[in-house]
Amino acid sequence: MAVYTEVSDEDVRAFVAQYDLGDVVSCKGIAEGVENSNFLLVTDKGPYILTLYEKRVDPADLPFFLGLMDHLAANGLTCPQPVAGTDGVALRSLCGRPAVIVTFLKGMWPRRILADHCAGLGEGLARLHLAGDGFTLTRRNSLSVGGWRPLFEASRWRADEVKPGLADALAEELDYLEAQWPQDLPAGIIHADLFPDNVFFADGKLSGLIDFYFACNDLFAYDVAICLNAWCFEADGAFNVTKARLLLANYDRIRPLSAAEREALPILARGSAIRFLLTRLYDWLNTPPGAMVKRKDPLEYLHKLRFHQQIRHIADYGLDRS
Ligand SMILES: Nc1ncnc2c1ncn2[C@@H]1O[C@H](COP(=O)(O)OP(=O)(O)O)[C@@H](O)[C@H]1O
Ligand SMILES: N[C@@H](CCOP(=O)(O)O)C(=O)O
Repeated sequence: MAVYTEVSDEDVRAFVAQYDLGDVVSCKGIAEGVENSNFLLVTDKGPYILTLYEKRVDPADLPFFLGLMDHLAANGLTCPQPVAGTDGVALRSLCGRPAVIVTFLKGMWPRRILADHCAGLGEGLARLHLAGDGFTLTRRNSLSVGGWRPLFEASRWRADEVKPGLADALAEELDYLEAQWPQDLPAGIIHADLFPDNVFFADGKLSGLIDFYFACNDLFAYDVAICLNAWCFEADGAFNVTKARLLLANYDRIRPLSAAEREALPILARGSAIRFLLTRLYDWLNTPPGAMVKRKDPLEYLHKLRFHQQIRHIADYGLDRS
């Protein structure tokens, strides 16, 4: 459930009156999501998404996120677009929170991931990377290698409550990643959280991408590694090399991966695994009992980390060296 801030009917009506959207027909909280409060807002002009940004989003980053969605849409990517009020302003305030209305995307995210979804994802991710070219604002990735140590330290003393030995295993992995992390790979705008719940499909084809609130400037191949982890493991923990091959081949068809990017994939996948392991671990240990958010299992990502630690050849991801 992700509605952290309740909004009254009167507040919604007064808010929507600042736009050229007609009257409010309905406004319902959306149960999915983790970070922000989202509402399906229907007005005389159709459906929209009303988002109130919660505590993990830094208001200073909002011009980057909103500008990026405009930039990507202008460059051919289907993604939500911020709607401006009659005064030309998109970013406003509602119930004490920064708030925007964005356009509604058709489609559904896949509850059961098929190999074809991974093919569509690979192409969509590459198109996103190309569409980000020329965006003038920048945002550092606070959840890349430099951000993992402080995140780890915040949970270290309680990590073994989740699994005995976890703190030592994470400390060892961090030492390795900090020493070996690649620096000189192609970089640009990445999504950084392109999990299945952020990718919409309609009639079997990718129809749009949402949730750009972790987007930043970082290595393109790191975004590929995040998708490998999020899309190519089965519920029983098995790595599905067919899905990986389709993801990588369809990415490569649109934006060819260099030999250096291919070689770096195992370490990037390890980094991606520790990144999601650490945020999940923090949430696991710090979400108050009874909070209306479904906690995600950190150990799912320990399993993925272990898998990538064993990779010796990129062919194990279904990919050639060049
Ligand atoms: N532009 C949109 N069009 C259609 N549905 C959306 C849109 N944005 C969000 N949603 C719905 O809201 C849910 C949560 O949105 P998301 O951005 O992932 O939230 P959070 O940032 O809190 O994780 C999505 O799974 C989707 O169902
Ligand atoms: N994808 C992250 C959590 C962030 O959730 P989202 O709803 O904002 O995509 C994870 O799985 O840990």
